[in-house]
Amino acid sequence: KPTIAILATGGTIAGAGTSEIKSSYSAGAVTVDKLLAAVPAINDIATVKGEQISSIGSQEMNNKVWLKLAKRVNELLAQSDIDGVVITHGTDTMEETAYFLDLTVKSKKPVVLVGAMRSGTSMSADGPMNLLNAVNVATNKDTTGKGVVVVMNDEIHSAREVTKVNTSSVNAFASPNAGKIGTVYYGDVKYLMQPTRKHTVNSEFDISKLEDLPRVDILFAHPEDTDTLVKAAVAAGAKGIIHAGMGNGNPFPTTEVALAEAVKKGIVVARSSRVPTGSTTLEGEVDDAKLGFIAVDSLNAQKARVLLMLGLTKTNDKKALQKNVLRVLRSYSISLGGGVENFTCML
Ligand SMILES: NC(=O)C[C@H](N)C(=O)O
Repeated sequence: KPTIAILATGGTIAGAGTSEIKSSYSAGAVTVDKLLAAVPAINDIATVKGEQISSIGSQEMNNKVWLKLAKRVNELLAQSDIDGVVITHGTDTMEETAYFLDLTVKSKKPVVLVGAMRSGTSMSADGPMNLLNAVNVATNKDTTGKGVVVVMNDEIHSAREVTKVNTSSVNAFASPNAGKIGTVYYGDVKYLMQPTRKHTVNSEFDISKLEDLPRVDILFAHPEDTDTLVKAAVAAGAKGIIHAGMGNGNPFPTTEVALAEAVKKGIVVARSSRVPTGSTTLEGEVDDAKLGFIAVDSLNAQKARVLLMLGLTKTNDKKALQKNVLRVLRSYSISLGGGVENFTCML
């Protein structure tokens, strides 16, 4: 039997409430041992070793837990007696943690994130089946080399593409630009597609010595937007700003001026979109070359933030920051293949 490390971080999958027919509960209330004890069928397919990393709702996710988790996953996967890792996680920020690990884990072994939309004390709780499915995905040889994956509601999604698309339904995850990469039905794993973007062993980010990550803020565009939040981000010491613009990443004119000012101060401004599908491309209606902005391809704003935070760890030289980060991010897209070579953008 393969050996799978189960790292628990909290979330609704570890949540408990007082009524099985009410929506209120506390996230992260149940320990990893109790989570595993609720699904004894797991022991038929794997030897599992549980570890508690944190006990938080994933809306509390932060740099400290991300770094602790990534370092521990790297440590475990370097051991010859560990075949894969399953991470139980809240669903609110699961996509960001999955992408962070996709860019920082240095192993081809399976890394699977799993959560639940109904707490363990709820009627028809989805956590136990999701967990059983996640362990099956982690023990499946076809998961090797696919990068970090998310298992929810009988579906397997790649970390770069997956996003939360529903606030309350058990069918809360989708990969709007690419589709799910596989299915897992009562533990039966079937892959449909292979992720092609850079991930895990091919990613060049090294977090092994990091204690924190650079600050990157997300600003959400709208008609009558002002320069206030851009100025607040600059004053708060943001090293990067992700602008979730209208349409193809368009800022309101006042905001565009403020963002261009921020670039002059050495802050990296990346244009994303508030639109849930499609890519934000360079040189649409915005003169990126003149204003010094970069564009994030098909990453949503929250994932672009993760990538820019990691991109900014590549240099400490404030003056060279913009130039170097642009170079780092450009080198990513150039080596991607798959028709995106000409973008000057992030992967
Ligand atoms: N379904 C969930 O897990 C939601 C919860 N707020 C969390 O992200 O931890």
